[in-house]
Amino acid sequence: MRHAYSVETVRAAEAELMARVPEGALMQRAAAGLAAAVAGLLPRVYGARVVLLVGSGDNGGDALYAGARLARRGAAVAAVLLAPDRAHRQGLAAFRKAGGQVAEDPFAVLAVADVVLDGITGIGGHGGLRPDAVPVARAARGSNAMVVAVDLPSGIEADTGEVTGEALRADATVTFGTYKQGLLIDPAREHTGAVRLVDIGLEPHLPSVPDLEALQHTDVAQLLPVPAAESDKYRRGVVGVVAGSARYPGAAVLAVAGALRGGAGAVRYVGPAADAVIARFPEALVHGWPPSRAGRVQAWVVGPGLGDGPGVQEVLDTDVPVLVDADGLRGLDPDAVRARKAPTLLTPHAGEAAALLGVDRGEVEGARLGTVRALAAKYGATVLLKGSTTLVAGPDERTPVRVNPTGTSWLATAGSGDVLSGLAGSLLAAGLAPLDAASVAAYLHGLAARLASHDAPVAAHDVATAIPRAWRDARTP
Ligand SMILES: NC(=O)C1=CN([C@@H]2O[C@H](COP(=O)(O)OP(=O)(O)OC[C@H]3O[C@@H](n4cnc5c(N)ncnc54)[C@H](OP(=O)(O)O)[C@@H]3O)[C@@H](O)[C@H]2O)[C@@H](O)CC1
Ligand SMILES: [K+]
Repeated sequence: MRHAYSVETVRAAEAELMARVPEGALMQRAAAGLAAAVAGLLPRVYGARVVLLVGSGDNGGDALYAGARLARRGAAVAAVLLAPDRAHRQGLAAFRKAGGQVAEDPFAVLAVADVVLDGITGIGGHGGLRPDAVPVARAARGSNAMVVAVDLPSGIEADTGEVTGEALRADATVTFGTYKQGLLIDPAREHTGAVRLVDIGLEPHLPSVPDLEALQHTDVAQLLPVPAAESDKYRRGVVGVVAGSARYPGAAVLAVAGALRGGAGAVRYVGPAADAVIARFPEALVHGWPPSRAGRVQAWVVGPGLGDGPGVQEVLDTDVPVLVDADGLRGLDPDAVRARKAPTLLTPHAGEAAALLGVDRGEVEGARLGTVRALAAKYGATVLLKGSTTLVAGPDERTPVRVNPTGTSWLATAGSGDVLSGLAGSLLAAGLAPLDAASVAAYLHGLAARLASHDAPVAAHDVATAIPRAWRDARTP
């Protein structure tokens, strides 16, 4: 599991650790890790042209000490001081002593730089880059240099992943001690490039329960349902799908396609697209209306392509886990969901989430973490908010939110959400808890899209077909 923490938690852990080590030791650890990472990105350090963007806080101090280390190894290092009177004093002295130069003309040094270290702001920054930093940041981005963010790209909100103003786009980020939440959540995550974590000894001082977590292959492998020798289809779980309409029969086919590959022992389909479903998937069990007469079902999926058709209330009235997606979410009554005894999982995209909360879509896209938490609280349900960094929150606010690390923009394609809801419903039927079912489904779905796409367009049914490959891939150590 990859863990991320809020700034408040990071600061508390740092304070604890700082009280135990000599003054300045942490910054030295950070700077040493940063300099080593930058050296690893350069063909050679000797003669490389390095530019530091130095703000007024300790983030600039990290950059200056790392710059001093690179200068001692023969790099030509220039520092652009954005607040010359407030630059980290000891860091600047060490930098000068090592042969570093303070740049008179930022644009001249940036034009010929090989690498730029962004030390404008770290976890102490708020509200996007300030006006004086904007032209410098743009010049860095517009040069041929590789941009390496120190701790995090300046201008992003470390806690939420929001980008409220201008922020630097880095090619790589070297972060210290632990991941900050914003590094894993869009839109900020789009600014980080590859993120490398430098150990500064913070780990033992962080709480064991993180604020945000991301599944990794080994976590998924442990959560995937594996049939036992004596399993039959009922023990493996039966998932019911209520989806599709005369207008959108394809949504039903795609939801069933996802469900068939999610680990449940059987898939029942109830709705107007039975002919289309059975034509494509003879292994699906199709039933007439209503869902309550379909036989044994351990979890229901309702909503994809449903249009105005019935089904939502019928499955909410059951006492098994229910996943509500797409059209099923329209006007969904919080009280009806809160009244359920069995778990409910909602899987909105940004537009649906905005409608459920009565806010603008832009507000959801800019503040994804707050949105998923607010929806989970409003409905007393587990909520999977789709997007390039899909988030999953449980109804208990003490449970860490999960962020999916396998997303790809190729997944923004018609029908891909239908596959995801079938897959997640199938995992629910197989017995996974809603948070696990949702986050494992998002993980496999993203991985399947990557495997199927190879950086080329991919259709939703290709994603469904690649789920078994993703499943095997996750289980391969
Ligand atoms: N603590 C530790 O143990 C360790 C910490 N470490 C490092 O310290 C970093 C945190 O340092 P920090 O707390 O000094 O804050 P930091 O991120 O440099 O920025 C705050 C400064 O920027 C300013 N400012 C604010 N917003 C701004 C904006 N939009 N645009 C421009 N300026 C803005 C604000 O000044 P203001 O003008 O608001 O008074 C303030 O002076 C952390 O990310 C890590 O890199 C590592 O060495 C490991 C050990
Ligand atoms: K930074």
